[in-house]
Amino acid sequence: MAVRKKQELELEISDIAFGGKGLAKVDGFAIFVDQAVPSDRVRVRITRKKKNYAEARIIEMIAPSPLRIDPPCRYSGYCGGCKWQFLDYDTQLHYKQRHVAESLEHIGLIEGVPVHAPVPSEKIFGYRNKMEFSCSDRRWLMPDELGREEISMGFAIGLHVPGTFHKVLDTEACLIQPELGNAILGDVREYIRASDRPVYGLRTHEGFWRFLMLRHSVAYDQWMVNIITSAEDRAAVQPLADRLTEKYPDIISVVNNITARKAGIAVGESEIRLAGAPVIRDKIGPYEFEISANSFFQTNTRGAARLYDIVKQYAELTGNETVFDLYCGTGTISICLSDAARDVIGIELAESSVADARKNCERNNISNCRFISGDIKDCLEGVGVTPDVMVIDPPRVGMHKDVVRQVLEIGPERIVYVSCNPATLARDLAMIKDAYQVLEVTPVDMFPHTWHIESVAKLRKK
Ligand SMILES: C[S@@+](CC[C@H](N)C(=O)[O-])C[C@H]1O[C@@H](n2cnc3c(N)ncnc32)[C@H](O)[C@@H]1O
Repeated sequence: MAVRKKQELELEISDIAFGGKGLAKVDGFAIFVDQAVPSDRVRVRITRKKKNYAEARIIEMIAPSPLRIDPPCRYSGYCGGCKWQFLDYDTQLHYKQRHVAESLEHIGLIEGVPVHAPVPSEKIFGYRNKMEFSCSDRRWLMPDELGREEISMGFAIGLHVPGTFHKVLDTEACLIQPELGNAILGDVREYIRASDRPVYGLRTHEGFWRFLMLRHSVAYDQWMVNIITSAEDRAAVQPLADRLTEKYPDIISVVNNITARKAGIAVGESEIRLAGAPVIRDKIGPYEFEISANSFFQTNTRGAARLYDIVKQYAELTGNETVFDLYCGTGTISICLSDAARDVIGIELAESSVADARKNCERNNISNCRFISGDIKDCLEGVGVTPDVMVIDPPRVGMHKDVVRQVLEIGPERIVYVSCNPATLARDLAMIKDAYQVLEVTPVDMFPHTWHIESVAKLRKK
């Protein structure tokens, strides 16, 4: 049967594909269905038709899968934050593990590698230490909000509808941040709505209030509030900072980032401190890290500790090794390995992260880590030291092929590859598998209710 765009079909979902979409086959032709799970019986409309596959969205749920649960969040299915809340957590982990294993087999053509059950997130709600809520002059209405006259369409502060830049829900509460974050969000909403300065229009690029970013320190249960505006106007933002710090003693930092850029990124070209400290501090294991509004820090603090424990275990350090930490960010892995290695050399592109890494070493009295700022493909060969172990934690796109070549030339005894993308993990391991045996892989779940999964692979030189 030929599948056409806009066609309506009744389907039985047989599997979950990469990206978290349900998969159904019609005479062998693949149809990816948004928000569907295996064993759902659904009526769908085809939204996109390509040569080898089509995409569809559900227009009627005929018989829901027994895998479905009632999601605790009212925005589930509409909010881009969590796409899998309607699957119970064990099922999410099952599909994440399978996805890593299948990527290795199908993309990397690497067979027989044990892929362990994922290390679960200690908390599956309230786990995110950083949230970004967008302001908008257009509110995206939930089905139960349609037609209610008391609801103003011209204001929203919240999370985006999946894959959109301009559709913002007026999110009352987000369950993946700690509870106090929702109280703060409520106060900020009330203040902005009553303010005489307009919210930012995501299409017009006019307006003042742009984003609210909240950061939480797990170790000290303290908060940073970062208000992002399109212009500097202290009189408009200071009363909000005063009100928040007076009401919530756990808010120890309020800053105002100012950005005139059109891009929807909550990073300012300048920053004003409105109340308290310019940073918050958090801990991973015994180490303390200073986090400013724009620093990179893993968003699931407890998950990061588990991830780094596995990195340390796979590195098999005895105290005599030189370790390279490639793509080291703010040096968190280097620092967590520092007590078990002779020395650690981190390489990172973002200069501000390297500066943070150096400060974090000082803060923790660590003297055996050093950091090089630059593009790894340009500076790896020039380090002039041969490492015993390389930890490689690249961004989603994986390693540049010049980096792969240099890693093979340097040839450390052991490699620990940390990845947030099973597809590029498999591709990169395939490029080094003639020289390195992949011994085992442990997925670590840092992002419950999403299909994202981190993995740590242990490799030994053949
Ligand atoms: C997944 S993060 C790793 C962060 C760190 N290992 C951690 O656990 O916090 C990837 C890092 O690679 C850096 N990066 C991206 N491309 C790079 C390149 N070509 N050379 C060096 N660093 C790069 C990014 O700035 C980012 O900090």
